[in-house]
Amino acid sequence: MLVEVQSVSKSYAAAGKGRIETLEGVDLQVHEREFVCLLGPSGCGKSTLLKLIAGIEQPSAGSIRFGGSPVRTPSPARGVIFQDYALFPWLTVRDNIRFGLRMQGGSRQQQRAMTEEALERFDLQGAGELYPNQISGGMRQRAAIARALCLKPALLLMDEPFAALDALLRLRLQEELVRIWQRESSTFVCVTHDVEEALILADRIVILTPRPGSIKTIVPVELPRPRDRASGAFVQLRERVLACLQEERAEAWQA
Ligand SMILES: Nc1ncnc2c1ncn2[C@@H]1O[C@H](COP(=O)(O)OP(=O)(O)OP(=O)(O)O)[C@@H](O)[C@H]1O
Repeated sequence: MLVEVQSVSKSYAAAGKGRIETLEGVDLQVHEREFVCLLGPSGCGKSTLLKLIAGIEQPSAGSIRFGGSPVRTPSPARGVIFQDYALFPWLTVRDNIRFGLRMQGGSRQQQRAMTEEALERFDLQGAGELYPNQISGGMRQRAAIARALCLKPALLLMDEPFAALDALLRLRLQEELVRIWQRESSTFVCVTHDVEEALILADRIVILTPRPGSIKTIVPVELPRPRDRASGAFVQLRERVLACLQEERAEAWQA
């Protein structure tokens, strides 16, 4: 087991309102080489759960283990990509990738070779000397993924990585992300609020309830990859996941 989230709750202090319960009693296990998507209504605590697994935040109750050890701080073994690309705007694409490698140590020659390899592997050869604002959104996101993955993290955590992209590019990058995950034999956990995106990407979709978020259900997606959005099985599963989310919304409105 790579990640074990046990009875995790998280609350935040809210000005004048005591505390906001964000997550309550979350139990989740992520297996090595799995692709898991966290899906749920806005504000249910998806990003919070991701930050807890990353070690950026600490749970108010419960525990999180990674590779058997408690998670207390961020670690290069757990890469994180947020939706705003996580690239330094003042560095070129090549220097952005090299920055992470420099933090990790190793000889200059090694760093240079790994940077060039990452540029090639992620189809960014022509973009090495360009700054993030000089390349397209899709390339920026590929560069962010390249930067995170060249550190060889055992786990890659992504928070709505394609939210800022147009619909067509989003579809292309979803498929590319699946190929990257297959090629890198890594473990990916991705937050999304897009049901189709979760169905294209995930081995399992973890559906959270509205705040305070807890796990409503986990839907295994046992469809062959690359997935066909028009297939009967895909459409059926999409209906099932949507129905589950709508049920949640109806309950939240009645409450
Ligand atoms: N650092 C913080 N301090 C106070 N409250 C916070 C903090 N981080 C998150 N929250 C609150 O916790 C709740 C859950 O936030 P979170 O961003 O985890 O949800 P989410 O499911 O990712 O939402 P979305 O889909 O809209 O991005 C929200 O009500 C948010 O205001």
